[in-house]
Amino acid sequence: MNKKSVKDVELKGKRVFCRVDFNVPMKDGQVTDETRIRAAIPTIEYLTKQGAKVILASHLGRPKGSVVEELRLTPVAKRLSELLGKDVKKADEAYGDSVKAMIETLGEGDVLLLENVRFYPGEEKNDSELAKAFAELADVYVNDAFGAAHRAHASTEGIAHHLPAVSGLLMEKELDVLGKALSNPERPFTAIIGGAKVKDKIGVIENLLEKVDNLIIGGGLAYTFVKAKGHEIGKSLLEEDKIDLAKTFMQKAEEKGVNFYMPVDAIVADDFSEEANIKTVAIEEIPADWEALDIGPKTAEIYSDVIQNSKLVIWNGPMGVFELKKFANGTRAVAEALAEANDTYSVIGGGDSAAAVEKFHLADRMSHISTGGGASLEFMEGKALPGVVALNDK
Ligand SMILES: Nc1ncnc2c1ncn2[C@@H]1O[C@H](COP(=O)(O)OP(=O)(O)O)[C@@H](O)[C@H]1O
Ligand SMILES: O=C(OP(=O)(O)O)[C@H](O)COP(=O)(O)O
Ligand SMILES: [Mg+2]
Repeated sequence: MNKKSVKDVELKGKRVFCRVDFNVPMKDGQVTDETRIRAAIPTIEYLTKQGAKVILASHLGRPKGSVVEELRLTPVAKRLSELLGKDVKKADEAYGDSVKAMIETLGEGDVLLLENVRFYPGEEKNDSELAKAFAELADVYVNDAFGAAHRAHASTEGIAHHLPAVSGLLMEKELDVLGKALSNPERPFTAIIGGAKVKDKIGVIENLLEKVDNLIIGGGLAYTFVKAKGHEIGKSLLEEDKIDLAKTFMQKAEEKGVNFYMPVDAIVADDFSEEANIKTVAIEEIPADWEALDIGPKTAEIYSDVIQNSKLVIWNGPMGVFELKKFANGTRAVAEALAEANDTYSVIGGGDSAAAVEKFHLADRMSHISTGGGASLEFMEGKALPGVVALNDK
């Protein structure tokens, strides 16, 4: 990588603003998957061992610029403290005088976690005043938040223009591993895209069609395509204004000779809950008042076959609402197919996809688990990641 890293700067006694991606799955105030916290530890420990005063910043969820009590980072600070085996201080804000006062008390090797940076409207707008307010807290900026590197926000991009700005060890490793897998991809090369961030992720398909041999669509993303085919999708997830785009992509896949797979059956539910009534239906037969919350067994079998016959698979986004037992089978089947495909290089990306693979105890059977979902997709498309571009060149 042509960007400076933590290894290229003097850190002793320095206040270091380190952006991490602690956007972890939570339930009832508890962290339910700590993959992203563990992934940031090498950088945090490197900084503390060098004698830096470590100021960590992250977003959690999408509070849209105001304080949402359930999205405070307090439970994350607690878990991080246990994993690091040392006290982690927690601020209730992300900048300003109260935070500066806390930073004054930090000794070399101490760690402070700031409050959710998305509690401030300036964060996602990449507001330069907020970026300066973050920069005032520190002497050096480190970006280790690969999972948020596709966002040009105040704490991922703006701040880098006001301080010496370098990458963390996770950021460096992610770019290196993904770069190697994609530079000369082994074929057949398959991308699997699912999950719930339809608006964010549907756009990547255009560029992916130039690169992959097989494109598999699942999860909440699938139903905009099912709708584009002219079928009823009931209450399933839909991005109304992306239907035409979905049609274009299906046409383009055909022109390019890319095999395009979408669900042939689905598990539908009359409620988004574990208590829901469910049934398996053909994809053309989703009942009007029901919601498709997982791919069906026939789809899972087809997808597993494609995986078995691929040499490189990049997977981002669960096939269904795997957090609920009734809707976990599709995601589990895909994860198992990847685990069993010994000749296949498998890259799983995304906070929730990584959590799913961890939940099924299959994480160590994957070639690489990336902390970035949207970020790894944009990287794979060949897009520059703003959080990386803003760092200092070597
Ligand atoms: N059919 C579906 N309907 C609604 N939500 C879904 C569906 N399939 C998957 N999901 C949800 O998608 C979420 C993850 O989406 P996303 O954040 O895009 O993935 P990742 O974090 O892996 O990048 C999960 O919480 C899961 O419950
Ligand atoms: O969880 C994340 O992405 P992912 O769901 O694609 O893995 C990142 O933290 C980015 O979050 P955002 O999509 O709300 O900007
Ligand atoms: Mg996610």
